[in-house]
Amino acid sequence: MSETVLKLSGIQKAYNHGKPNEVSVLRGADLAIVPGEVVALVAPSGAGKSTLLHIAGLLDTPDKGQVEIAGQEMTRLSDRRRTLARRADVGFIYQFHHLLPEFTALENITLPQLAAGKPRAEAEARARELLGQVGVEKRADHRPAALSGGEQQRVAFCRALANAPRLLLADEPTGNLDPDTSDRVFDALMALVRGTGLSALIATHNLELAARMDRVVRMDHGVVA
Ligand SMILES: Nc1ncnc2c1ncn2[C@@H]1O[C@H](COP(=O)(O)OP(=O)(O)OP(=O)(O)O)[C@@H](O)[C@H]1O
Repeated sequence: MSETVLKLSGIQKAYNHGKPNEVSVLRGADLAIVPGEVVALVAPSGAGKSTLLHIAGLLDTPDKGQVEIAGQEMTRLSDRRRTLARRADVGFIYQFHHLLPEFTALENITLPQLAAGKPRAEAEARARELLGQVGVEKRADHRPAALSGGEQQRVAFCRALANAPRLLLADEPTGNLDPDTSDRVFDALMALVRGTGLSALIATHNLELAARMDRVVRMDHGVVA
């Protein structure tokens, strides 16, 4: 049994290697998140939050350093095994909802479960339960275009949690919403995360939201402080 859900050690990442425009974004970033812990990642624009989240979520690989999820070292896995680990272990939420426009809210949450091999009835029941938890069960049969911005994000949260990941990574999850909506949608996200005991790393510019998480970490000159 591992004591960390996510452990990043000595992560280095540069873009445009060897070119005049080379930019060294991460310079030995370390971060450990324990089960059930919700951590705010705060940094100025361009400091490398998205880069760190992509590496933590196995969407990108570091130039140096280790990424462990639930005690398993991921950087040396084949691309295929890393993709499987990502699908099983990690849920992502972005600033924009990225829901599939031609499918209903319910279908958007059901589809990733079907792809993971779950029977349809079970997948739909879980989708309805998640929609209920974030207060949009009455919108289950609406397509994303017929939902408000806050409702779209709530559905995106449900989709991210549909396959019960160990780790949730969120990049400015309420950054597109007006302040009032942002607060309420953030409450819904926290209730969902707390209800499942999930671990989360949530990048935000909003210091009030950050203060409501268990711990705040900051990025400065390519390291996490
Ligand atoms: N694919 C890429 N190629 C070249 N440079 C990149 C690439 N992706 C990011 N960068 C650069 O790396 C730095 C960090 O980018 P990143 O998106 O991780 O920052 P961020 O902290 O998430 O910023 P924001 O808060 O504005 O989203 C920036 O200077 C950016 O221009």
